[in-house]
Amino acid sequence: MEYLDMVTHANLRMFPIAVRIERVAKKTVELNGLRIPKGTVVMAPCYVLHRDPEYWPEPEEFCPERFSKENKERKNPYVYLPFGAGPRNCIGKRFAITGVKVAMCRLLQEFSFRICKETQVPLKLGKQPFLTPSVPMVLKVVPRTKKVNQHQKFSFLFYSPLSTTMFLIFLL
Ligand code: HEM
Repeated sequence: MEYLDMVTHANLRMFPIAVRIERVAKKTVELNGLRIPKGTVVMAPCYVLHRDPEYWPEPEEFCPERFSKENKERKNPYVYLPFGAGPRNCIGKRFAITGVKVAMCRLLQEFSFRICKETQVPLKLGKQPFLTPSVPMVLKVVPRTKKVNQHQKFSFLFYSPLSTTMFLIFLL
């Protein structure tokens, strides 16, 4: 479960559903010489922060070890924001992570997932406000045991980690 947790976070680093989060300045402040007037919408670019080589060496590499217990403790919490930060962060964070892990365990017990000729490689991202693939992600699903032989291939018509989480939870 520890490694699955690391994989889930590595995935959310590379593909954060919310590519940015926003806040409204409650009062006028000055930060590093920059005056931010009251009422200004300030945006934190999660996607960009998650791929900043200053914080994530070789940012295009999918590397779960970045989220090992030791490495996680050394990280600046404000450069990894898949669930936002502060008092208005995602209320469903733990529920979502647990749901994804339970769903992955159940699916991987029964099936292997492989790329096939319909799989878009490399993956291209869409332009929607929430991060999505540009086309539905198609994978070949191979049963691990002979007794399960249906749905050899299906399309991931899910367009966001949130809808995927909810779908998988209902599926189980
Ligand atoms: C992988 C799945 C999910 C991701 C990546 C995600 C991500 C986020 C992000 C980035 C925010 C904005 C946080 C901020 O501005 O600091 C948010 C807010 C929120 N999320 Fe999620 N979320 C997920 C699943 C869920 C689930 C399953 C629920 C409910 C059961 C949920 C409920 C909420 C609510 C209510 C807010 C607004 C919180 C507030 O404004 O105080 N989320 N989520």
